[in-house]
Amino acid sequence: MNAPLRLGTRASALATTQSGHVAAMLRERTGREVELVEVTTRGDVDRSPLASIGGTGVFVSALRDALLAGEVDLAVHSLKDLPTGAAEGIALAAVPPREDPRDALVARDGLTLGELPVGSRVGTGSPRRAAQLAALGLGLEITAIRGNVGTRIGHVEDGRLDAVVLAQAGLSRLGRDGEVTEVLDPFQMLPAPGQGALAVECRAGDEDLVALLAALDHPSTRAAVTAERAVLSTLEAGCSAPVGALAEVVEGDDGEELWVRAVVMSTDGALSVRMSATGSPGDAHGVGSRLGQEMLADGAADLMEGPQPEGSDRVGEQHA
Ligand SMILES: NCc1[nH]cc(CCC(=O)O)c1CC(=O)O
Repeated sequence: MNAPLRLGTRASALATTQSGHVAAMLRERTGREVELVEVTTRGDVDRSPLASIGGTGVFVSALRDALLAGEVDLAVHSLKDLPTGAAEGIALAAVPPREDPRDALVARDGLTLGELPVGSRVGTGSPRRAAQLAALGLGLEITAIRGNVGTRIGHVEDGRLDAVVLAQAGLSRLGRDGEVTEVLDPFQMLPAPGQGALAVECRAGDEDLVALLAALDHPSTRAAVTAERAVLSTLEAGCSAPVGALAEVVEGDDGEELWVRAVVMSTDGALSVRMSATGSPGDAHGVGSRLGQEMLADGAADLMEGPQPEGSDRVGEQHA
């Protein structure tokens, strides 16, 4: 009889929901018992801007420390929170099927973006979302916010904000997608690389577990997020502006094709470089990094990060 697998998770409602979902999949596909172990991270306790305590990486590194210390056997993260660099001794053992990767608007009175009057106050902590909202030219007043999903929706409920922008995936995992007033089309709002996907990590040396967790992997989701993260790491190496990227496996003339769209923007949304590429899902990393290189050559390298809204920090969804 095998001992139950210990699954490390952040304690937030979103994290425990995501982890519970992975635990259920694991029980179903492998017959193994799984127990959740809550790991408190500095990002959950400390309300100061995430930049000052190390970015979204603080959520991830506490779970990785617990893995390396042998306190847990596997850990579940929101994939978009994973830093792009490799982690010593850690394997990305599975990328389960992705939820809806798009961003969603939760606005007062059922309003859509286009219906929000000029001057409406829209909350987001993400430079990527702020820049893309500004680029729409709707005259919205974009306000920096932090906090969990419930807190952020609460700002609309209590009338302090007219709307907030959140990941659709988080809202549907929490059963709050009924509050979404518009799911934003990626033509207007490209999501963060990895948004809507989960990452299942374990110790790289734990070969039996690496093999077992492969049962949870979804190859086209893995290809998509691999391409998106390759765009991000290429752009991060060449500029500091916010990045959106979305890859999808689509049916092409010669079978499956990977279609990648990406944007990099000045923080005020005034300047952007937007490009797309297609390639083979088996070459996801190559497709994404070549796209990133092309974007750098096409001006992304000249996009400077402007002044940041109070309480926000750089790169992806550090605070979203
Ligand atoms: N930055 C926090 C974070 N990390 C993952 C999600 C949502 C779920 C996901 O994207 O998989 C969120 C909240 C949000 O952006 O609204």
